[in-house]
Amino acid sequence: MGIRTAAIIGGGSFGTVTANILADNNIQAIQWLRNQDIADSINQQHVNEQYLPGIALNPSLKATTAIEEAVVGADVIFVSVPSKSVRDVISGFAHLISPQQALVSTTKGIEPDGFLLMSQVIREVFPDNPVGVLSGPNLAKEIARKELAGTVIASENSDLRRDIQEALSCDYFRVYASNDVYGVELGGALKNIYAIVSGFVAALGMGENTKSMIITRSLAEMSRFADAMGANPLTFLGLSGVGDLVVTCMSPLSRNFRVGYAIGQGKTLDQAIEELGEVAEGVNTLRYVRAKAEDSGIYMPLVMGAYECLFHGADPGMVARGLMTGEHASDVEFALPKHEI
Ligand SMILES: NC(=O)c1ccc[n+]([C@@H]2O[C@H](COP(=O)([O-])OP(=O)(O)OC[C@H]3O[C@@H](n4cnc5c(N)ncnc54)[C@H](O)[C@@H]3O)[C@@H](O)[C@H]2O)c1
Ligand SMILES: O=P(O)(O)OC[C@H](O)CO
Repeated sequence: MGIRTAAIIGGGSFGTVTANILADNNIQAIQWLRNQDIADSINQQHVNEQYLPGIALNPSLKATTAIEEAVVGADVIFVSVPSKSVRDVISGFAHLISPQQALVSTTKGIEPDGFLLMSQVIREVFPDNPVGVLSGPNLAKEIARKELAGTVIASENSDLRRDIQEALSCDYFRVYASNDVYGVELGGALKNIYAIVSGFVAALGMGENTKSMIITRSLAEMSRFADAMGANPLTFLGLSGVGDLVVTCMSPLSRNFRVGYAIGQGKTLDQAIEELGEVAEGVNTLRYVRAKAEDSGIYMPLVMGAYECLFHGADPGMVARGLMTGEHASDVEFALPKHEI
């Protein structure tokens, strides 16, 4: 049937960029946000100066602070608020939604109670609706400049996968599909932790070999965690895994990288978060993954080291150095038969 109308929940950088692509693709897109001044400036000046300064938005994109104006009758609702607000925000409009309306999360985080990913939270609130996840190497500020990027739509619903591919694909944005919702979403949440570690390494002026080792061992650690959680670590070889890990670990545009960089420079976590002024999901994700790894006995030296630096003031240099003395692990352990490693 295709998507003709879309609501985008959240007025931040990724919500705005998603809404703008939809508007560019002639979909009637309405963005819901809380701040009336930002809504007015999207409607009148066609800019979101707080989150995407200097970017001209499509004039057909509308913004509203009235949730019913956005969600009632929308073919698809993109959820793009920070993970700690997702359940409250979606529960607030659940009474306005009918079962054929689809919901797609772009939020890369974890709800601590039950260790739920965002599509699982959405599924609890909307048990009868089509649900999907959009995740990939998607720095909003680059996409806003229409630099080429790819992403993944993951859903068990093949109609929704196809509809989202059609709705978001354009000459600067390519949408691949997956039916491994959990694997795609878990990769997007976990990589934020390792972007923080990569920020330490960059701030400390460590070498290119060190950076490469950190990224590759991050993938090994993420895969070990995925395996223990019953997920398929092979999904991490795609854009939502390796792709997003690499961009977030290498780019100063990444907020998680910037938090790590600030801590590597000797700032406190509070200072780093205050300077950022935007969400860095990896901070809370680190808390929850570290607790899960401890409870489940999963070997995650980078997570444990990063946790000590963020929350107990340990030396950020020791996270990379810790790899040199840690328990010996295999290189690509999830792909090898267990008896060989
Ligand atoms: N920015 C990116 O490059 C990017 C790319 C892909 C995915 N994401 C993910 O998208 C999610 C949102 O990120 P973002 O970059 O848009 O964040 P952001 O910090 O730019 O903006 C978050 C927005 O959510 C709003 N918000 C927060 N709590 C709210 C609440 N309770 N009710 C209503 N609005 C609320 C804020 O006011 C703000 O407008 C995150 O999980 C992030 O990991 C971001
Ligand atoms: O700015 P970050 O660190 O939240 O990363 C943004 C996106 O997740 C990159 O794909």
